[in-house]
Amino acid sequence: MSSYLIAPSILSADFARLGEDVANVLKAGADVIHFDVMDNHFVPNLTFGPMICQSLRDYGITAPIDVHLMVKPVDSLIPSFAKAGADIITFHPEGSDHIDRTLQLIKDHGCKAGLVLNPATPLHCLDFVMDKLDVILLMSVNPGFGGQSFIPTTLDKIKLVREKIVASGRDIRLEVDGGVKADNIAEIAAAGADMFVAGSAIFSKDDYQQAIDEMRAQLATVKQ
Ligand SMILES: O=C(CO)[C@H](O)[C@H](O)COP(=O)(O)O
Ligand SMILES: [Fe+2]
Repeated sequence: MSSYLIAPSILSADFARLGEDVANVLKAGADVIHFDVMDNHFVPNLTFGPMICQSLRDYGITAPIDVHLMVKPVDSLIPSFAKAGADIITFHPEGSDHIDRTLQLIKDHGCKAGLVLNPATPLHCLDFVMDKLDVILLMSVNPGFGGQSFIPTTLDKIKLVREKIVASGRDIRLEVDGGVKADNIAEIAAAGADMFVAGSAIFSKDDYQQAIDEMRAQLATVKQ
C-alpha cells in the first residue's frame, strides 16, 4: 500500500484568516488540504465555492487540494473548481444523474476523480466505474458538519472497499472522512484506509504539529 496521507479539513479552520491557517497546517506536516463544499440542499449546511479555492492558490498554497463536493447537481461546479486549482474532486453518487459521465468530466478537466459514499450508501455503485476512480472516500459521519463522532460500522465498510481495490489491481486511494482522531486513526488504517481527513481533531488544537505528529505516531504502529 502507498504511504499514508493526512488531509486536514478546512471546515474547522479559522475562515477569517484562512490563508494563514492553511499555510500553518501545511507547515505542521499536513499532506493535502481537504475542502468541504456544501450547498444547503444536498446537505443542511452552506460553506464555500471555487472563489475561495482560487484565493488559497493566489495566497501561495501549492499543496494538493482535495475538493469534497456535497452538492446536487454536481456537474456545473466541476470546471470552475478545476480552474480554481483543485487537484482531486470527489462527489456523492446521489448528486449526479450520470456517475460515469461526471467522473469523466472531472478527468477531462485534469483532476483526479473520486466517489464519496455516505455511511448508509451501499458499495454497488462502485462496481462498474472502478477503472475511472482515483479515490474512494468513505464518510464515517453523515455529511454536513464537522466535529461528529466516527460511526464504528465504517470499519467493516473500509475492509470491503479495500478488498475491491485489491481485486481491481488499481492504485486507488481509500480516504475516510468524519470523526478521525489520533485515538482511532490506527484502527481505521488497519482496516485498509490510506488517506485520513481530520478537521476538528487538528484545527481545535493550539499546536497543529503536535496533533499531526500524534496521528503519524499512531499510523507508525500499523502493520502494513
Ligand atoms: O465532509 C465533512 C463533513 O461533511 C468533513 O470533511 C468532516 O466532517 C471533517 O470534520 P471532522 O474531522 O471534525 O469530523
Ligand atoms: Fe469532507
